[in-house]
Amino acid sequence: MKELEDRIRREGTIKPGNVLKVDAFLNHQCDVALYDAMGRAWAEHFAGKNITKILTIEASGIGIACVAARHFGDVPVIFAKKAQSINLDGDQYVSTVYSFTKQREFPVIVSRKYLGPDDHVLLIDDFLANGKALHGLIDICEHAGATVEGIGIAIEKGFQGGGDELRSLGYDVDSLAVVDSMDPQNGTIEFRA
Ligand SMILES: O=P(O)(O)OC[C@H]1O[C@H](OP(=O)(O)OP(=O)(O)O)[C@H](O)[C@@H]1O
Ligand SMILES: O=c1[nH]c(=O)c2nc[nH]c2[nH]1
Repeated sequence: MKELEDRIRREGTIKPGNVLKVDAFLNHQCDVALYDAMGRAWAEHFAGKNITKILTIEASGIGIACVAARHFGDVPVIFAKKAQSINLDGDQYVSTVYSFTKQREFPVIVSRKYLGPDDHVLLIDDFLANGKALHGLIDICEHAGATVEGIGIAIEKGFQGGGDELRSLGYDVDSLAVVDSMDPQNGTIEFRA
């Protein structure tokens, strides 16, 4: 998606440790018009699929998934929680993910009442790097007996391999910008054609 690639080129910065900082528009300050264009792009890609729920993971996926839902008939958006809370009750699906930016493991929790075997799920997230977050969400869907219809990602860092691994497992991964390489020395970013 050219608009997203242009924003990354203009406003993204490269940090040590393979971190692309895009918090000016994607995952701290939020450009809602850009989110809307991203939702439209995923709706075109996944047209014809009967999506009943969108599933994401806190924190950065939430806003993006909610705006995307407007393009999928306002289906409910569930976000997996990364901590137990007195606000979580009843039976839960639980998995574990290693957080890329926080560099530690978190539980991933979804209440059983919001996901079940009749659901056809679109997974949405802001970043795909090593694929840990998505494997946690896929695990939750497997526990629930739900069908993963596809995966919509804003920025995939292709050189970290998580996206291609998921594609090789048969998942339909639609990443709107795939970074093939980024050089922290001179600030250059190459996108997959
Ligand atoms: O493919 P992966 O290697 O799993 O990396 C991608 C994940 O990393 C980030 O989550 P993180 O927990 O780092 O931050 P967040 O709380 O801002 O969502 C991002 O939001 C994705 O969920
Ligand atoms: O802001 C972010 N930049 C990244 O490079 C990244 N990788 C996973 N999650 C990420 N979040």
